[in-house]
Amino acid sequence: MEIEDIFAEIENANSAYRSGQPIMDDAEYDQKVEQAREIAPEHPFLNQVEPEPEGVFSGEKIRHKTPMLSTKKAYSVEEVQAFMANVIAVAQELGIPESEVLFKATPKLDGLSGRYDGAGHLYTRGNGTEGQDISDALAKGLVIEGEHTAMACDGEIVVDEAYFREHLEGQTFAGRELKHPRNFMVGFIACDEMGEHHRMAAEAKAMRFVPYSETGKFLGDAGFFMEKLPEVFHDLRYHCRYRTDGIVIEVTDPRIKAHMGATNSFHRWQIAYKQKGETAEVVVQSITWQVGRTGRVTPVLELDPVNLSGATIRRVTAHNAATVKKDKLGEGAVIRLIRSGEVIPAIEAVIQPAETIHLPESCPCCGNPLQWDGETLVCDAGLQCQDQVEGAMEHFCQTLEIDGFGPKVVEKLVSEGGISRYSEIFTLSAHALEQRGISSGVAKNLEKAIEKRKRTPVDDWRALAAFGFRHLGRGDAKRLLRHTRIGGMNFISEAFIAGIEGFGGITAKSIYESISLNLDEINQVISHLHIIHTMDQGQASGFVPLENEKMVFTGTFQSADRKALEKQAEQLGAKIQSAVNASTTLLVIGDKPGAKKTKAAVEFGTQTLNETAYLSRIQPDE
Ligand SMILES: NC(=O)c1ccc[n+]([C@@H]2O[C@H](COP(=O)([O-])OP(=O)(O)OC[C@H]3O[C@@H](n4cnc5c(N)ncnc54)[C@H](O)[C@@H]3O)[C@@H](O)[C@H]2O)c1
Ligand SMILES: [Zn+2]
Repeated sequence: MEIEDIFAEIENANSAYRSGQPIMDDAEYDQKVEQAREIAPEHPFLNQVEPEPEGVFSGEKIRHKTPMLSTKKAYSVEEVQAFMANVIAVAQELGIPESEVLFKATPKLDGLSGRYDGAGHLYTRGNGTEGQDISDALAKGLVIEGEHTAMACDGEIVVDEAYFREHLEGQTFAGRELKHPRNFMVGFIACDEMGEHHRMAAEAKAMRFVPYSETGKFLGDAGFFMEKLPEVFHDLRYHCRYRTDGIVIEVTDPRIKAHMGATNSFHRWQIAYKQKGETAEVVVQSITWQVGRTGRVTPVLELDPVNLSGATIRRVTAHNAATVKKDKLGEGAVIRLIRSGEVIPAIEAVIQPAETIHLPESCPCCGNPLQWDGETLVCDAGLQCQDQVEGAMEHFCQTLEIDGFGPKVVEKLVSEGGISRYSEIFTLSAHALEQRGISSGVAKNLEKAIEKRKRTPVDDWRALAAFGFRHLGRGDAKRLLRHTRIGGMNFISEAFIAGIEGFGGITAKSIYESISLNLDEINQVISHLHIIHTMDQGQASGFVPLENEKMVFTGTFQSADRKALEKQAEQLGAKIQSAVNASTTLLVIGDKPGAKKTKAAVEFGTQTLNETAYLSRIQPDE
């Protein structure tokens, strides 16, 4: 991989993470960052506060009076010791004796950083220098913890862990299983209209802004911490009401702090201490082979249950059949598991191999003989293999953000309901769903989710990636759709794809074959969707119909939610305002418009358009 590709991957993961939709786990992310740091320590991404991406929060941008920084990380006691030694050296330069140098340790809350101004305003960290106004979260029910609501302070926006465990963990929102409270919190802060689950959490006072001064703490000198670090670590983290990913240690003396200062990304007087992971040795009971949506057959080791950093682990993936063969995994093998924080456990080492190993010869789902593809066994029965159909359907709904189509629902629809094509999903009414064995309450919600998908604009690359073709994930779908419209798939050739930077000959062939085989289905699916075309956006096509417009939308609209229309307008070059003022250039008027806005438009002589006129204005001439 080229260095820029590595950073593109990291930046992409960072944006996803800060939008509340992470695409990799933290340990994997941290590992990639540390690897990148070895190759290119001077890279700008590594020397800044990891930014929140544009478009997640809608509040106004503000410049922070003092920067809000990230933390430098230490993964071992030695690194903490080196940090303290450095602080003490600075103290001595300043004439402060070592015995007077105190450190404070607090739990490192794993949420969203925020800054409160002591007067009702709350801001995000943003890129460290500029944040966004999220004060409306307080009106939504975000509680400020502690007595000091009249004081300016930095803190973390978090969800009460007990509430999260009981009411939210593992539920599906926006097509994704909710695994981390942070993702729920980002949704809560970012939404314009609260969902039922947001409202309930707010009512239970589970959504909180916790000033760092309000958490538990330990105070002591370097000697104390060097002796007690493991206990301090354990105590702060396990007695905290919120999820944590380490502890933060800082020197308390303001003179030392001022002298040490900060880099672009962290304060030199502070360090975060994290642990890499807890390990345990465990015996393998058996192997289950699971068939995924692409036909890959993955071995999952069933284990004697073991407790690892607070969770009971019963299974772990062994990646592929070649690993099973090479590492001799099977009944009776002893392996060492590792799990850091809340991350999925992984095999760290094989302590004792199994006496015999067994690889399946036929598909555990459909019985088709298995083939080797590199290190993996695959079932090539495609849509004849039920597990593959179910996996593909789930992936389709998840990628298109159609809520509620989890494994259980999909299994019913495929095995009992006879659904085998993606496009059939869009034709399902609540009644039709009930006839296929779905309970009436669930069916109603599914119908709503389907209708919402049809009504709300969706990026073309999301629609294409939903098909789950090999070599055509989200990034590559986007790359392809910069050069063609999704409705024009009938006309592309293998050579056309190969001519696009980033696709080689083999990839082009594979993509071309998948697309030609599924042309009908692709066209069927997009006929149900309201597509936003990548080609129409910004520089790619040069078509920026709303460049320099300062726009306001008012009322309700037929073609899509107001929010979606605003987002689309932004992508087409407009700046969206919340009220009409002298600078506004365009007001789009839907049903039941706001009287204040229309009146202001008359006053300022602002141009107005109704929905139809507006839609034709943004249509590219073809
Ligand atoms: N999974 C992913 O794809 C992905 C992507 C990006 C980042 N991440 C995670 O985020 C980390 C980096 O993010 P970051 O820079 O926002 O955070 P960080 O882990 O470097 O920590 C800095 C932040 O900790 C917070 N904090 C919590 N408790 C604190 C306390 N008691 N005192 C002071 N500050 C406290 C502050 O908000 C501060 O901004 C990575 O190490 C990674 O684990 C994951
Ligand atoms: Zn099969």
